[in-house]
Amino acid sequence: MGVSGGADSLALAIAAATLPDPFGAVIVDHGLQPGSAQVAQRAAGQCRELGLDPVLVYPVQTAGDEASARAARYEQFELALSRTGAQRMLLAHTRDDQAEQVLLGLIRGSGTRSLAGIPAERGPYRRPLLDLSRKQTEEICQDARVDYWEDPSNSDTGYRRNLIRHEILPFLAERLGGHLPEALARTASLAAADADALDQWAQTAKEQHGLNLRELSTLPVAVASRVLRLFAIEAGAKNVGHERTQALCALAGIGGPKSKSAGPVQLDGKISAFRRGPVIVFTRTGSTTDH
Ligand SMILES: Nc1ncnc2c1ncn2[C@@H]1O[C@H](COP(=O)(O)OP(=O)(O)OP(=O)(O)O)[C@@H](O)[C@H]1O
Repeated sequence: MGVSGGADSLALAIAAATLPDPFGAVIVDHGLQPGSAQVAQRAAGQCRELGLDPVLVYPVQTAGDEASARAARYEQFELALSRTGAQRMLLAHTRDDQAEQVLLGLIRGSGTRSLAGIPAERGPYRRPLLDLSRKQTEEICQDARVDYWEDPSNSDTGYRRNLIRHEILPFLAERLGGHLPEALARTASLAAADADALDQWAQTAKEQHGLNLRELSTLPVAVASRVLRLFAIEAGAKNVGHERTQALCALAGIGGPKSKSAGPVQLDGKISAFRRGPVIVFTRTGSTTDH
């Protein structure tokens, strides 16, 4: 499991230590704050005391921002999986993390996949604490007399997530009452079910219809646009977000009239899309992939 030394991951370590299966821990030291090596060693000591084995501490060098720290962390998780031969990596995201993720998605104007938030299962990652609140994880640590670390960057409201965590969610909860994290987490699980169904439908439609525009135009826009995106990614395109998917839809005449121009729509990864008669064609510099 991934342990940061915070209440959430130590609560998960406490729970895992009671299970018959052996669990190991990996602690990534991002080196972002002075004293981070001591924080990592302290968490490692706590994991060993709980009986986790092996306990690995991986120091990494990052560019200093949240995104590169995250990328480095997941790289180390992959390394730990391959070195130990473990099949799964448990992470201790809570319902509060989920609520923040959904609100961040709403602020960006995201669709269902993004509103689905943090997945409980994806690849080797499992997140068994998504139904617990952060406060409950703190109580588990207190009951077990395990001191947890409070990340000082977590109270820096300069980060968008922390602004949501420390100001916006408490403000909304106080003004609107109700159970806001629970409500947002429910939105995530409803959106996840819808997004899974649409992705499945798009996969089937891709196999059935290919890139035939006449057939694609008979599908709901939510499905046809996913089919285009799947083909673009298959052709090697990267970062096919909302704006690029919209451009592909205009090229294909999905959800509106066909664009006057037959292309190219340029995509990251040196991929261009063209409309050629009844189909869309993706080309990479120097080669052509017709579908
Ligand atoms: N430095 C770390 N070393 C090992 N595991 C970590 C570390 N930081 C976070 N984790 C794992 O990830 C979980 C979520 O941590 P946190 O909420 O800080 O990450 P996040 O940035 O919100 O999520 P994401 O995984 O999407 O980056 C923790 O409960 C823990 O299991």
